[in-house]
Amino acid sequence: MTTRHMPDAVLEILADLSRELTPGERYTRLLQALSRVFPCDAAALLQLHGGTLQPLAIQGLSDDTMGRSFMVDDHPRLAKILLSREPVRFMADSQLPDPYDGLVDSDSLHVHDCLGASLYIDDMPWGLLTLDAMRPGAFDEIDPYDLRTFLRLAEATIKIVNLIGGLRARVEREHLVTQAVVAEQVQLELTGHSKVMQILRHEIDVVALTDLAVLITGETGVGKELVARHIHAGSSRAQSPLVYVNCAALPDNLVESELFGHTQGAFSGASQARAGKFELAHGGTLFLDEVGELPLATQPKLLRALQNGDVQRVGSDVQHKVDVRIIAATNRDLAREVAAGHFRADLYHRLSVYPIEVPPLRSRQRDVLTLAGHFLEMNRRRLGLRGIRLQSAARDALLAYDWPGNVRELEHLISRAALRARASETGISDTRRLLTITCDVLDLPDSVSQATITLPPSVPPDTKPGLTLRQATEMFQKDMVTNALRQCDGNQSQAARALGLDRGNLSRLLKRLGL
Ligand SMILES: Nc1ncnc2c1ncn2[C@@H]1O[C@H](COP(=O)(O)OP(=O)(O)OP(=O)(O)O)[C@@H](O)[C@H]1O
Repeated sequence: MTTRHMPDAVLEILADLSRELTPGERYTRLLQALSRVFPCDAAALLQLHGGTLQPLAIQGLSDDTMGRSFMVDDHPRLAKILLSREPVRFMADSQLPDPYDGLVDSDSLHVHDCLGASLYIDDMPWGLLTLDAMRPGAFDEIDPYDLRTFLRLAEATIKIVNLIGGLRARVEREHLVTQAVVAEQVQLELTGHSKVMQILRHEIDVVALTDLAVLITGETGVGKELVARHIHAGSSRAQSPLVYVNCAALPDNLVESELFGHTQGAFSGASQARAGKFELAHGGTLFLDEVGELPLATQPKLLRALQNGDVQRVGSDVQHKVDVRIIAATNRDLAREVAAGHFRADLYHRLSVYPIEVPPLRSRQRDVLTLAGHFLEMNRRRLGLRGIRLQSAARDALLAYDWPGNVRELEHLISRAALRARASETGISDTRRLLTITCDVLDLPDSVSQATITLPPSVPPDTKPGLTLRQATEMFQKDMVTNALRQCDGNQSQAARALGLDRGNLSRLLKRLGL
């Protein structure tokens, strides 16, 4: 009996199976080994998606091959390889057109020997491997046993990639669930006893039990996100992830891939395939915050996903079914946006099956002190204090204020006041401290400063000599934006309104100015 020797390249693939590599690295190393074991001028690994084959790794083919996809119906050679469980060879005189004609990096125009083999994972066709040579009869000497061995190794490599991908997705989903649970424990208290809050709680309870799409509207900082978290927590999906997307913070060119995912090589920078938020939210809830900022171009795709539950990764022809409940929020008047042609009417109706409006703080004055108490208690715990209370004049001041920034403004104001109060009392150990919040530490903006809050900076920018117009303009923009943000406590939605900009435009401007 003769003993066969494994080529080194095959041993390397076996070693790779237990190494930590990205899918792209695994596939490239597989092809490198392939072209060492079976000398060839070009090789490719293609994955089947519906009726299309997409290259995942290439050797000796022009780079743009990665961006192409090959419809099986248009390429009889590829169809023949796919249909056969045995390797298929195409000699120089084959009448079937070669899918790689013109793509092989070689001076010769035509491939003279071609070999292809289908790959099966769990008994299902997964894709294929191809080898091309310029020399006629180049593959005559290939030993069928070596080829079979290699193909089984290729299938094992693909299986490993799938298993790792599945595990990663599970870990990511579990992480999202954990985050959601932690967020619920820390922040899921919807404080307030006013009539409007009671009605809001009732609405949350009613809609949580259904799978209806909910559109939450209300001014900035009123608690829209908190309401969304309550709806999810009260629903049958509570044990699955609540996936958050801020539509205003997504750059226009990435919105689609963030929502729907992308395939490897779908665009420059897409070095690995990635699941979109829809897929991550499968079984759970997708919260589309600031949905009014979604670019018009992306709206039809979102509509299709909502209508059929079908999502398609960027760069792929395959549709995935997802089971996702949608909750959206906006501080815009979406009906008006529809009338102005900025938002699609059909999408608006899909999103607002059950509209919920969160009232501004000024219409639930009764809640101001309850909320202040809630935030004082949070700060007491965070700062490790024995107690913290409001002086009665400070209480009156809180009630008299108009709260343009709503609950978020109140929350930040109390946190700042607690810190100031602590700083003013030195020499007492933290555990014994009983702090009093006075009007002084509260430092509530008075009505005059409220009226001026949206004014642009009074000081003109420093127009240093030697600055170009562009540099001077940028300096001026930086000044205005920084001032607006400072005056709005860092709240971007409010600052955008003060500057007369869309929230999305402000996000982009901040990025451009490097702020
Ligand atoms: N009723 C409430 N009880 C306790 N905390 C609240 C309540 N409403 C809002 N908050 C708190 O106020 C802050 C702002 O709330 P949230 O982010 O939900 O507002 P939003 O309306 O989604 O804001 P934006 O319009 O900027 O997206 C959060 O820290 C939230 O926990």
